[in-house]
Amino acid sequence: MEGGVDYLADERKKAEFDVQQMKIVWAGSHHTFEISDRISKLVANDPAFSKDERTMLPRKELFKNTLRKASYAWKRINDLHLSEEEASQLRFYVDEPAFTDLHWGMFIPAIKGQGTDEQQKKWLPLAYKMQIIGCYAQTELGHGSNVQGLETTATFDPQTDEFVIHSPTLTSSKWWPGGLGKVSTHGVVYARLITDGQEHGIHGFIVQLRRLEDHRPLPGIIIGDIGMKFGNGAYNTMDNGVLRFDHVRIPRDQMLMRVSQVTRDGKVVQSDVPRQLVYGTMVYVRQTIVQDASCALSRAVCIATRYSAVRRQFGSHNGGPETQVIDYKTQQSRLFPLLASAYAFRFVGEWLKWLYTDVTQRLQANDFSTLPEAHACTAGLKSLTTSVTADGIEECRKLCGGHGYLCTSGLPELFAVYVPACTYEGDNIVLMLQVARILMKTVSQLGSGKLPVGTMAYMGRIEHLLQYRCNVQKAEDWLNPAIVLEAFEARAARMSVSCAKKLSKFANPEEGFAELSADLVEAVVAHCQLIVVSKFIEKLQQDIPGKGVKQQLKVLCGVYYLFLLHKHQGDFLATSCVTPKQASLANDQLRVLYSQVRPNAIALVDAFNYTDHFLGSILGRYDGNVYPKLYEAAWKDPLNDSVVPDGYHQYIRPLLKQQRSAKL
Ligand SMILES: CC/C=C\C/C=C\C/C=C\C/C=C\C/C=C\C/C=C\C=C\C(=O)SCCNC(=O)CCNC(=O)[C@H](O)C(C)(C)COP(=O)(O)OP(=O)(O)OC[C@H]1O[C@@H](n2cnc3c(N)ncnc32)[C@H](O)[C@@H]1OP(=O)(O)O
Ligand SMILES: Cc1cc2nc3c(=O)[nH]c(=O)nc-3n(C[C@H](O)[C@H](O)[C@H](O)COP(=O)(O)OP(=O)(O)OC[C@H]3O[C@@H](n4cnc5c(N)ncnc54)[C@H](O)[C@@H]3O)c2cc1C
Repeated sequence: MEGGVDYLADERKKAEFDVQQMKIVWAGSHHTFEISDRISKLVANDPAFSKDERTMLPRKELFKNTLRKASYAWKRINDLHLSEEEASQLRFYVDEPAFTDLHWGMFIPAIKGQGTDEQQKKWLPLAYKMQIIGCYAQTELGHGSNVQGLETTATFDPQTDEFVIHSPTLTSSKWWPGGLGKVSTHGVVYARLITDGQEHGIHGFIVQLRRLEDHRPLPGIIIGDIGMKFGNGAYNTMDNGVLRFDHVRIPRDQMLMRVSQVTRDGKVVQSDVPRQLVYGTMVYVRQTIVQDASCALSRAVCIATRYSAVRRQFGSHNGGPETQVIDYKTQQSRLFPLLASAYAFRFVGEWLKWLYTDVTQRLQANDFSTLPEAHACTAGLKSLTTSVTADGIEECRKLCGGHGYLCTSGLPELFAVYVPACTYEGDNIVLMLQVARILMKTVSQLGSGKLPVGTMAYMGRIEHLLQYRCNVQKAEDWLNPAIVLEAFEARAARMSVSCAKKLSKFANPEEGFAELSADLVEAVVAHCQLIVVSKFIEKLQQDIPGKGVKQQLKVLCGVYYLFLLHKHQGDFLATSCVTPKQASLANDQLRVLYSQVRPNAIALVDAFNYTDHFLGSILGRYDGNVYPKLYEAAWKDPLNDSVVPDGYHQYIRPLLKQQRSAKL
């Protein structure tokens, strides 16, 4: 803090809860708090990880700088003997998308999830030591969402006991894989398996792409970067790549063979593992993306909240200070639901991590029963949380007025880095439609004796939910979690049943599904919001120590669900889950909750425990010393290196001269 002055000190004094305890709730445990606190400071205090000028660097310099940081991070990880958890925290706080994200986040998980024990034994030690660097090469120029439509082929040659990997068309070029463009030595490449002239669906293959000696592409491989992406700096630190194969040969044992095996004589043997496990890496990453959503959203909210307390506009009385913009009800009604959503996504992410760990343990014991639930939850929640977060970051930019548009606010880069999360790992609409299929299947099986399980279990009470009438009579009734849960369950169930009824009128169900897809997506949103609300409420049933901490979380939970109720009141009214009077009472209660958040707002964002380095925002500085730092930063812009700009003599002077002579 400059000169030790904390411009937000008065705000911090207003807090009605134990911030230190809230930091632990946010981190998930004492253990994770300790690690994230220590590692974030380690990164922040190391000048080698400085983020200055990232948005101004030309692509080549930017990329080289990322390579430098990634290699230095790896050195620190080894020198300090960091655990896997600490190393992943270090990469997170370095906060620069890099090839290492795909190496650790997709290449290694793909081998772990789809490789046999033998394959894991061979490849994982090399990958763990970064003696090879890998990417996840699935998407092609012509096909991304439709994985079954991929065109790359892997044809078994029984003569040589090899697969021949080939890109038969331009559209079969691999296109997008991160880390592929300039760095990866290997990739898990997804291709159509062909043996003896027969097609056997999409499978993953470990393919070496570059020579380990000099990094040149192996024969038959064309490889490069796909070009600049949205925003300055941002995701351009990543070498998303293009890759073509011209009959590239790999040994048979480089097909990932946990799901199916190809024998020496070219027979395809299915193991008892479901074929959907080929999609397992995506399930894993979607789960991590839900956790990341709370990080990205909380970061934007932290910046907007601190700045809203610093910024003053209008309302000065007798020459006194103007009103802090955070005190405007409109500002609160835009900001506080995002603050509440950040907490909500944190808790649903925590739960999803648990679900995924549980599914993984079951898969290891050959119990595949919970795989559809894992697919539905990761697909639906990935879509919901990334869409809200991307929109939320943009809303935070607007909440910061003009200064939010400056790169030094940190918000433009955060938005540019974050927004592809709505597309990668499955386009959000495509994933919602996957959940819609599962919802419709669940509804169609009601009454068959097969009880819905997991997050669909509420559908088992369909008779009750179809008859449900909300009995809220006064605004405070909306603070009762049981009432809220039933209202959200009834809305989701009724929207699904309504879609199912409409679907049943179509002779061809696929035609019906396509025709009703927009309605189906709305039903899925209602279902996913119910999951988030219910996991927030479950969190509050736990023992949460610390003065006032649980109370603050109750307030945030109320803000989260009442805001949703208000925003989607059309759904609640159309399905007769609430009356117009009850919807209006919900909004009254929401306003009361906003005023309870207000004194705690700064402390609630302090609880994220973000360093100024990680936030990368002058508007979000911990000390609130915004104006002098904005002023200082402006002078660092290269345009201000000279008082008279380059180009003056060439372009400005002749222009001015011409104007003068025209006047004369
Ligand atoms: C300044 C800096 C600032 C800030 C930084 C801040 C934040 C950063 C934030 C976040 C970063 C975090 C992470 C980054 C991570 C990654 C980004 C980088 C990489 C991205 C990589 C990729 O995108 S990889 C490619 C991903 N591709 C996809 O997701 C494709 C989507 N398509 C599909 O999944 C499938 O094709 C489909 C599911 C849509 C359809 O498949 P199909 O086979 O046709 O299936 P169906 O016939 O419909 O269904 C068959 C049955 O299978 C079931 N199913 C489908 N999928 C799955 C599955 N995954 N698991 C289990 N089961 C599945 C389906 O339900 C059907 O079941 P039935 O019972 O009905 O038969
Ligand atoms: C930053 C970034 C990083 C990436 N990293 C990787 C990587 O490391 N490895 C990798 O393999 N891939 C990667 N990808 C690719 C990514 O996974 C795909 O772009 C993504 O799966 C979406 O597929 P698509 O591009 O084919 O979109 P499309 O499917 O072409 O989507 C275009 C539009 O069509 C709509 N649409 C498509 N199908 C349907 C349907 N059935 N019903 C209704 N609407 C539909 C979509 O909603 C969307 O509006 C990355 C992408 C990005 C942007």
